[in-house]
Amino acid sequence: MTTSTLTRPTATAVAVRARDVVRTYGRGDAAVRALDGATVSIPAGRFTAIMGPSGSGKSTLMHALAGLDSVDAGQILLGDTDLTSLDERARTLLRRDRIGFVFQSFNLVPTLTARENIVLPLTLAGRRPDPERLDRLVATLGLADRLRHRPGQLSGGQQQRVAVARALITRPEIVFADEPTGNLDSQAAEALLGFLRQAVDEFGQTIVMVTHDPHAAAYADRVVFLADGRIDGELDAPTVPAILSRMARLAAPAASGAN
Ligand SMILES: Nc1ncnc2c1ncn2[C@@H]1O[C@H](COP(=O)(O)OP(=O)(O)OP(=O)(O)O)[C@@H](O)[C@H]1O
Repeated sequence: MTTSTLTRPTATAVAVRARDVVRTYGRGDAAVRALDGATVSIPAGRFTAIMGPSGSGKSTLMHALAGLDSVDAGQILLGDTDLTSLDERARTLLRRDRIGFVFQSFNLVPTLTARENIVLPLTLAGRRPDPERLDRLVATLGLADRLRHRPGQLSGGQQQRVAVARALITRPEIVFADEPTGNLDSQAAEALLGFLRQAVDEFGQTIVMVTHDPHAAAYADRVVFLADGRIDGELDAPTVPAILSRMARLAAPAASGAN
């Protein structure tokens, strides 16, 4: 037994699942079926990447799984909670209490210091940070000497690490990251992906990341591929060559024979 208070969920536990989810944008001739019967299970305590061609529905799926958007049909289950049965206000509370987010554009509050940004989700919920958790996150992310700085005084990589600390501070059931390395140079991107990996391995965090980048996806335990609004396969223990080969097949389905 370790002294850690964090227990790793069993491999079979599911953090969130989508069942036959349909999401259509627009109406009539202009209607786009962004999700067309998407069914997927995201395991708890693992790092899952979502990939697929542009327009395949990755962002729409992530927004649906995170309760950021409603769906037209199907079910989204976060643990035992059916998000599709909740109204907007209940979904907002659920996001605040149970979900963390990291966006490509960092989304930090420019007038607050790094520390204030990190603890903001707790402040908004009227809670105080657990000092041990805060110290550990700040040390792990290399932000100890940047806590009094405002976002404008930080590099892109540092800003995104603040955003990761903010996403993790509440011990959310699941963290959704939408192209988190999209605005970072390759060195800062590698560092950030290393921290996400560490959050899964050391904190038992569940992370779902949408990305276009096979190198980023290779940090995940599993890649889920989307094509035309449906799940088109999964890859465990992904490597860059294996991801590239799957993506090439998704991009040119008519040219590839079966298998
Ligand atoms: N608000 C919207 N109104 C109309 N159509 C939309 C809207 N959002 C997305 N779509 C359409 O739904 C489909 C799926 O979009 P989505 O953004 O989920 O794809 P994606 O895989 O994340 O794409 P990308 O990799 O280019 O970001 C696309 O055809 C897109 O044009």
